[in-house]
Amino acid sequence: MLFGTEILTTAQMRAIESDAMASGGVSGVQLMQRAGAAVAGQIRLRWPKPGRVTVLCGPGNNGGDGYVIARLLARTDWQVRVLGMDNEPGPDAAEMKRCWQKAGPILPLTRAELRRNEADIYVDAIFGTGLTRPPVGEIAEVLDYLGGSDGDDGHVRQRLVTVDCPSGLCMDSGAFLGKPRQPSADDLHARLTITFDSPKPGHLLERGPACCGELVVADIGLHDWRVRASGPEQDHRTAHLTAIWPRFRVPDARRPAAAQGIWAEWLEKREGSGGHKFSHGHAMVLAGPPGHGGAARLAARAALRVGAGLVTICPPGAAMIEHAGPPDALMRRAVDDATALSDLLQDQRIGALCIGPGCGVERARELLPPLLDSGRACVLDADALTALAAMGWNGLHDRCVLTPHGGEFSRLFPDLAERLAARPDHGPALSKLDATREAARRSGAVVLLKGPDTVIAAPPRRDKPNATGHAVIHSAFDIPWLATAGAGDVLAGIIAGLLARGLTPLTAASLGSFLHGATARGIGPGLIADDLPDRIPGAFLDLVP
Ligand SMILES: NC(=O)C1=CN([C@@H]2O[C@H](COP(=O)(O)OP(=O)(O)OC[C@H]3O[C@@H](n4cnc5c(N)ncnc54)[C@H](OP(=O)(O)O)[C@@H]3O)[C@@H](O)[C@H]2O)[C@H](O)CC1
Ligand SMILES: [K+]
Repeated sequence: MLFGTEILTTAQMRAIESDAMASGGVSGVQLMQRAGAAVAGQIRLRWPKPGRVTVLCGPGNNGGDGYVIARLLARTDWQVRVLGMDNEPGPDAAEMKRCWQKAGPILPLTRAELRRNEADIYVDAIFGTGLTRPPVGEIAEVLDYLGGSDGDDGHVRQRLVTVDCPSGLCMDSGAFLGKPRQPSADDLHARLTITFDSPKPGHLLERGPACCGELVVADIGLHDWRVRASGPEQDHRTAHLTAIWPRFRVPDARRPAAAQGIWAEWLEKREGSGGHKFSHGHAMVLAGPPGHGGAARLAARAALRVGAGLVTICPPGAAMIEHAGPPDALMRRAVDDATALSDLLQDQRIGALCIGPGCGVERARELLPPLLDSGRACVLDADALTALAAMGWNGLHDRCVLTPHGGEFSRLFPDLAERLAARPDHGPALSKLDATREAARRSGAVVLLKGPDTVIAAPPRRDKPNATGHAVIHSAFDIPWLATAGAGDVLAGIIAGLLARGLTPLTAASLGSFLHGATARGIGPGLIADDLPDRIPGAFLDLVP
């Protein structure tokens, strides 16, 4: 499965870079020149009239990129000031530093020097993938100034271009090293970030999306080595990570494939399964006691809309009356207790279940054992997750999809949640991606941890228990209006519907998350959860290549 854009951890990026250089096909200096040229090109594209630029160069190769940028901008009539460090960087950056010194001086990288002359653009080339610890001393002061904590009302932010990432941001987690995980007024916010080859998890997680500004992914010619690194013999090194994020610019060749991949996967199931409604799957949504039916109905309606052939809502008999209204396509069947559910599940045509939305914790606790025993594909959401936290992992399997929000995740995996909330003091910091993957490994189920940076992780394959499972990040950072009551119930229903259609749990959860977001994008602010299911067909149509 690959839809969306591949993302690489910093370790994978470094490995691919070393492979490329070891092959003799490209040198470190060439890569640095291409990286610097990509950034200079983006600056000239956005600011066609040359002005004043201050380039801040750190101690390593990120700084090396900065010296290339300075040289290229100076050649095109920009007034360039370079602030750098008095150190001897690695050979590639050292060469680029020497090249710059033929064109201009290097002033000390201090806040006093930075403030001395105002610029139209500031280029942050201080730290990139090599950040290992929180910035301190003079560099921390420079970064604080760029972040706007100097009482300058954030004026620098609109003019800040960052190379690879805002310095101080851990590119594997999206957390700022040494700072609390919560947003802070002095976080470094860029207008534009240019990264190389592929996005990294930190661009999509936690503070990354807000602080990177617009993200451009520049091609620096590593494609062949990236592809080779994802071959089967390299499984241990590439952890199969995909991003679904409509906002970043990836090299054009990789974009259409993303949309087509999603559509093709949906259509393949539809066409491959024949014309009968049962061949498009039967999903069941277990509803709760009287007065709590709305959440389950939202889920059921969404399951119908994603193309499940049949959907049955199953409240206890006492609550049946409140499910009498539309949609008429929905079937109703009372399920009073665990025995009734076991009996019903004798029908092998029921392909997937959704339990949790409005179900009630006690009822979920009663119904979970027969549901899990049946081995059916299922979505466990809301009350079912609370029930699960008390029951443990027994019975979970790799056809289960758990869809916790942050609070439910901390009830299920308190130690992971605690580590995730802690201030990171070294890089790479534990990321939401790491935590979700670990949760999938422990539970043996697919885990979808909701948020503006939703992470979906599959457990390791049975034949490779020590390998890392595939994971997907779906960025919904641009649709804050999706955080509304009932939206999670719709998502659970979408995933159940896709599971009933026969999609694998990871694909159903990833595609479900994408469709949910795409539908919300099409509605806009003011959205309520009731709007979502009926707008799903429009989101599907947008996927048609
Ligand atoms: N992706 C690519 O193919 C290319 C990337 N390029 C650019 O290179 C950087 C990564 O360069 P690297 O030299 O590995 O790392 P940095 O420049 O980010 O950091 C430099 C060194 O700084 C030290 N360090 C780490 N944290 C701190 C800190 N808090 N304070 C002071 N110093 C710190 C660390 O060295 P230590 O030995 O001291 O730990 C770093 O090594 C990448 O981001 C791209 O911009 C290439 O130019 C092109 C190809
Ligand atoms: K940087």
